[in-house]
Amino acid sequence: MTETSSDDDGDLLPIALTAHPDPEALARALAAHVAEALRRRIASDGAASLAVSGGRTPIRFFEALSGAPLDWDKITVTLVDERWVPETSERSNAALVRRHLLQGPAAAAHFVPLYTGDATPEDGLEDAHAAMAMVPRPFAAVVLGMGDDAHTASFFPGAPTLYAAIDPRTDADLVAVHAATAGEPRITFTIRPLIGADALFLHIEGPHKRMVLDAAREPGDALERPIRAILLHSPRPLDVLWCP
Ligand SMILES: O=C(O)[C@H](O)[C@@H](O)[C@H](O)[C@H](O)COP(=O)(O)O
Repeated sequence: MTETSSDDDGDLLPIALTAHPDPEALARALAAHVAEALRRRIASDGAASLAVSGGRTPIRFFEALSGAPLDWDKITVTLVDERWVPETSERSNAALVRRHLLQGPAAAAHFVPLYTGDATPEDGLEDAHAAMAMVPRPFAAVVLGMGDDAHTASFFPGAPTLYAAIDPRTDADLVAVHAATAGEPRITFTIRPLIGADALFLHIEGPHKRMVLDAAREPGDALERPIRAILLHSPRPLDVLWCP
């Protein structure tokens, strides 16, 4: 059972929210939507790309998607953002994707990581941009997560590069991020390539994240609640998949 709502009343930024009974049903529904977006792009272009987030929430979704009957050898997977750590670190989003998504049928997908092995994300930017030039664009699907501080991707409040990251006029596809709350330096896609995806999803669980999202929909500063930048600039109301 899902409940769907889309409200654009008052000053609240609109979203298209689908509520699911539990994390497992949520993950399955998201996997079905993403698979559909990938199929559509493969049908028109012969290839498709998917950018996913790290963190804890996506694991069930990765496992649901990995078994989907797709032409995985025509699919390129990359990350929305990455912590600047090698894949041997348990903080590595690339390692998470390899462990939970690139398994079974999905093992045939191409994976293009953001981490380059350079000492800093600034040092790695040029090579990371070159690697991303191999990824078909626009993305067929982008799946975002959100933190309790309303960050999404690595758009962290207080990061000196946040303004550039959330400004759709920024030319660069990627920026380096340093923020006290981020744990380690990071690299992130900037907003324009993310909102340019054929299908853009926000995957969140629990009442607290729902409250954080609703607060970001109220008039306010996107530098303080960065998910607001996605809500503001997305060409369609953001597709939010949520469970209590
Ligand atoms: O690498 C990362 O940390 C992310 O891509 C980040 O934006 C994540 O999506 C949120 O922090 C939510 O993380 P959780 O799912 O762990 O709550």
